[in-house]
Amino acid sequence: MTREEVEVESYLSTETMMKELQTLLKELPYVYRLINDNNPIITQITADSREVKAGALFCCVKGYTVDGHDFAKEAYAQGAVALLVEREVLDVPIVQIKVNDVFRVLSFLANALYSYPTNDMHMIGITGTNGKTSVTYILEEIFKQNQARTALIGTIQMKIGEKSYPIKNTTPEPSYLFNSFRAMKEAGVDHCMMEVSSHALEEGRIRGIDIDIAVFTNLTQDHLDYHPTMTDYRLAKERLFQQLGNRYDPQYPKYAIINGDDPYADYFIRATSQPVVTYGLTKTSDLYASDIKLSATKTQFTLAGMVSDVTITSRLIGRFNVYNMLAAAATALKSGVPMSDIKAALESIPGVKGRFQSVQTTRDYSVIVDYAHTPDSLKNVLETVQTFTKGKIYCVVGCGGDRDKTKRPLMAHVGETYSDMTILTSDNPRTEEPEAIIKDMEQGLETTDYVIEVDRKQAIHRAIDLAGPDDVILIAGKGHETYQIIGRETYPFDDYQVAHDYLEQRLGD
Ligand SMILES: CC(=O)N[C@H]1[C@@H](OP(=O)(O)OP(=O)(O)OC[C@H]2O[C@@H](n3ccc(=O)[nH]c3=O)[C@H](O)[C@@H]2O)O[C@H](CO)[C@@H](O)[C@@H]1O[C@H](C)C(=O)N[C@@H](C)C(=O)N[C@H](CCC(=O)O)C(=O)O
Ligand SMILES: Nc1ncnc2c1ncn2[C@@H]1O[C@H](COP(=O)(O)OP(=O)(O)OP(=O)(O)O)[C@@H](O)[C@H]1O
Ligand SMILES: N[C@H](CCC[C@H](N)C(=O)O)C(=O)O
Ligand SMILES: [Mg+2]
Repeated sequence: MTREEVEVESYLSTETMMKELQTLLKELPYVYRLINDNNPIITQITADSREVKAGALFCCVKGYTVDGHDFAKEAYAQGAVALLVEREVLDVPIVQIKVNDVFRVLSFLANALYSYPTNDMHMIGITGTNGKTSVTYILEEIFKQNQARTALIGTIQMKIGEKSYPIKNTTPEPSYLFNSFRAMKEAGVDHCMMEVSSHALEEGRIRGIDIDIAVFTNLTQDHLDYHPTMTDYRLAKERLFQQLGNRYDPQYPKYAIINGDDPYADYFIRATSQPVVTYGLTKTSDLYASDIKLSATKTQFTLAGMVSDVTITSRLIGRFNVYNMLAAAATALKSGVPMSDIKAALESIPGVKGRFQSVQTTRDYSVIVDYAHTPDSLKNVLETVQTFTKGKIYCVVGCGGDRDKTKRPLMAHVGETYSDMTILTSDNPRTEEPEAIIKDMEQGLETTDYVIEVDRKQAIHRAIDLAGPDDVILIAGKGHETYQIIGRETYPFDDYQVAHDYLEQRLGD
């Protein structure tokens, strides 16, 4: 089952929340009108009729594809005792709370039902085009080193302590989110790191979360299928920094941690009223890295600025990972973690699944699986590969269907510019024709010296066949994913496994 198709079977918290509707409404700072006035006990808040249990307040959300109001009857049949609506639903004889914006009120009520679970947790929200998942994992390692009880939410999974739960979106919708925060509190979690996608910010999925530290990694092109322009994309991301609020609390200050080297840094600095800490590769940033030494197996640099100089040797590869480590280190420092714990964690973290992950092989060339699925991340990763490759670089790359079309030629162009041979293939074509996606990619190519292999497995095999001593193969775009979506079907597929199995088979030859 895929991340996109995953059924999050039941909500994580099993504690029965019980609040009278009137109690919840008393806290609601929005204008509403009651239809079929009544005061049932609410035990669940959900916007998905398929999740409804007895005692639910079902929130009717107008989505991009369907209108939740059309599922109100189904929710009632399953035991919903109240509805949150934007228009009256006829023939459903339960109390209906009519408001102007269901989504906004839904996150407020979910927060109230679960007794504001994030107010006394250290909440870190990370946004940016690339690096969010990586930074959450680095932070998890640091806080664990500091004996904290951690949870993380993001692209790969929801993790509470050592337990892993499947996740549908990088940043889930509010009823699931607040229930999960409740589950975290039940598990004694005190530090939660969450990726905050621009979609989530645009759709208000994180409203009501008491974010303590907001982190900005970088902003480059992606998701222009969803956000009309780069400005809209940036403005969505800026909302995380506005959510830090205006009140300065000297005892528990909130912070914005910002990549000072990013061309958009000033926008994010101006978006917040809270103290800002910048990080980067020059002395102009509050925390900076110098003396960077990159290799295929380790990265070394000196952390300086707001701390006394300390040398870090990490297994996270590439200059972009220096940025990720800086973001995590600045966040941890402002969370009160001593430098000794930060150093220990940066030096012990083995890597993040599907991010610059080396396929274990005894061959004299190497295969790297990486989640680069934007022009900038592909460029960064290929530049990193260039720094240590003695032979040729083979880049296996495709682009996702039903996603930003304008990044396709750019990614192909990056492939041809920074590698010796680009093998264009399929990523998750979804409902688009795989060949048509590849045609879009070809528009960005200047030479004719490339290979097309629509079948991703064959493309990986082809790259391995072509590679010789000292060469490096980069398989980009799908990283940790264990599936491929073709049409509306999902098939098992794992870049790492495909490469590994073929290498094993060849070794056996
Ligand atoms: C474009 C987008 O953001 N879509 C999200 C949106 O879907 P939608 O508006 O189409 O929802 P819909 O299907 O019309 O349903 C409307 C309402 O009816 C309800 N419903 C629907 C069917 C039913 O039988 N019963 C029922 O009650 C739904 O639960 C929903 O509340 O609301 C859904 C429920 O919250 C999300 O799962 C869905 O994410 C889809 C799966 C998606 O692909 N989103 C991607 C683009 C996304 O959000 N990606 C970012 C990461 C991007 C990145 O940085 O890489 C992410 O945070 O994951
Ligand atoms: N700081 C960075 N700057 C540029 N590229 C990066 C950075 N960190 C990671 N990358 C590249 O981006 C890819 C995705 O990294 P990661 O999963 O951490 O990002 P993300 O922001 O969580 O992505 P998504 O939006 O898909 O959730 C990596 O595989 C790597 O190629
Ligand atoms: N969160 C991103 C992931 C893209 C990963 C890539 N493999 C693809 O399917 O396009 C998205 O949904 O746009
Ligand atoms: Mg991510």
